[in-house]
Amino acid sequence: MLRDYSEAKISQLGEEMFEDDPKNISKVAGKRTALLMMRIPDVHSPTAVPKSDPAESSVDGPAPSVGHGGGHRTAPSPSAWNQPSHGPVSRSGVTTGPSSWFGTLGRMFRRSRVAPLQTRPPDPLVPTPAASPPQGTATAVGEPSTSNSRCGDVRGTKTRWSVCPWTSRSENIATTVKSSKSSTKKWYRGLRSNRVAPVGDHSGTPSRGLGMHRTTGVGDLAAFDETLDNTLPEKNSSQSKPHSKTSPKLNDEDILTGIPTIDEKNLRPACKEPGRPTILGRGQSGVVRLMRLRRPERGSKLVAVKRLMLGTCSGPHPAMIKEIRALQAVENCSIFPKLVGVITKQTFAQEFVGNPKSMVTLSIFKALRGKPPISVEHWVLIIHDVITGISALHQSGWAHCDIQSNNVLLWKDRSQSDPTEARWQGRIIDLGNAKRLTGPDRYCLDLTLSEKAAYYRDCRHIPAEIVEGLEPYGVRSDIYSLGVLMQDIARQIPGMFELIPLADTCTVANPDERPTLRTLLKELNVWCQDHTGFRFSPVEKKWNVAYV
Ligand SMILES: Nc1ncnc2c1ncn2[C@@H]1O[C@H](COP(=O)(O)OP(=O)(O)OP(=O)(O)O)[C@@H](O)[C@H]1O
Repeated sequence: MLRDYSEAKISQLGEEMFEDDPKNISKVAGKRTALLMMRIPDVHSPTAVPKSDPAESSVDGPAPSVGHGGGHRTAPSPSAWNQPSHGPVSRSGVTTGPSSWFGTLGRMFRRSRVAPLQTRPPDPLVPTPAASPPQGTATAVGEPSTSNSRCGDVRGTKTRWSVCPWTSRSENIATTVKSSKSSTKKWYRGLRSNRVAPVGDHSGTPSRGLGMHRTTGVGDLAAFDETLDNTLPEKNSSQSKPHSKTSPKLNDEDILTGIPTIDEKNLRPACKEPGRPTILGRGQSGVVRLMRLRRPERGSKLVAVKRLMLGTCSGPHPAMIKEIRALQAVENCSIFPKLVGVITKQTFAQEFVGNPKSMVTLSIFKALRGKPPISVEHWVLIIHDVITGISALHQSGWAHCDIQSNNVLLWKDRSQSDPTEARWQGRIIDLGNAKRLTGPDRYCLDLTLSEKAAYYRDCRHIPAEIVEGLEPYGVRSDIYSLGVLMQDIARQIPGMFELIPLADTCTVANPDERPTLRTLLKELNVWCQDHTGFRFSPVEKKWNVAYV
């Protein structure tokens, strides 16, 4: 229970700030989840394609985003997207079209930073460049071949900047491309790039990433999907996720039994402004859009529609079926968004977690970076929610396998008469990597050395025993991930520093020494009483949360 009114005021203030801040859109952080998909002998997904990374895919303008330490790149600022594009530029930086004085300066600047080519041994993570240029890729004037350009990021007809991954991470090379379809984007770029894709609020800005923003009008879902598909880069076999190599033959009727369906005629994109559909986020497996579902006699409601981009499939996509099954397994647990229904073979709708007025979602990742201010008590309750949700998932026979700050969304129930009564609540999303605790999902990863290195670098939430292939994903790896999440919160929220030791118990190297979720919840309760003066029990009653 909120102890004083000022706390509630602060919370309310935070809510208002959250609503007003156009930057508070759904993020998607990226490289880490991609790694989860690597070399996993999953039995699903016939073909796969990684998500397009808008942060690197179509940045028009003179300023490249420079990769540092693992290629963690920052999405360009909206002003950069609006920069006029320059003429085609060859690999060596020679402008072959109309140039400008700052283009020349830019080249000088870039040249000064470019490391000599092949000064390093090739990164084993990086596939050898294709012997022939990608289909449709034009050679820049003055260039012998684009296959030598080594950094072909071929989308659109404008000059693209991309980081050359197998020379220097800070080495940026301009390439000229003339095909809008072919792509030499490698799967590893998804691993190294920042997944943050603040598309929703930039839907009106020109040429960026998937081009969702260029969608004009509000058509039906099929037309919308078609538009999306046309703006996506073509699938590249080298981008396939390892787990997609085998695909079971599934009977459509069997797998869809018990799954509600939605007639796409009842769906309309939810737009903040006319003609600008809202994109909630993008992940490794697909795009999530905000749509309005018309319900006969009950008005409409907002739903988050996830469309998988994992290649074509004759029937419902196995990856979608699996995610839906995991969602169904926890349909009685309020910590997970409810499944609303299946729309197409690769598209399904789930409950929207966010602010229905501003159409904005807030993840822990975002909340830890400033706004809105959330009190210690509410943070403890959010952690409580996450523990409760994971516990419910485990009891249903599933492990989440990707618990991290991007996959916990925060929301407030604004429907209550007294807004000060509302509290921030945590909702766990993205069951796309969930695995059953028994059966064929119980296998150990088999990673190469460089893949392991990438895991250690980019997937802090994955414990070493999983990376080393000593244990399969399961209850204890989820507890480790939860510990990392708690560490992140405790380190960044003033007043929660003393929670770090408890979080640390979850991340000990020996999985057997990690606490159970029940123990963790009790310890959290004790900590909460010591540091904030309240226990869960009254809160539990007030907000109807329960021990597990
Ligand atoms: N139910 C929801 N309500 C609101 N936003 C959502 C919802 N589900 C997903 N999102 C937004 O869409 C983004 C991508 O969703 P999700 O993580 O499920 O995709 P993914 O392709 O499985 O991602 P990943 O690469 O992590 O596997 C999320 O980070 C979140 O911002």
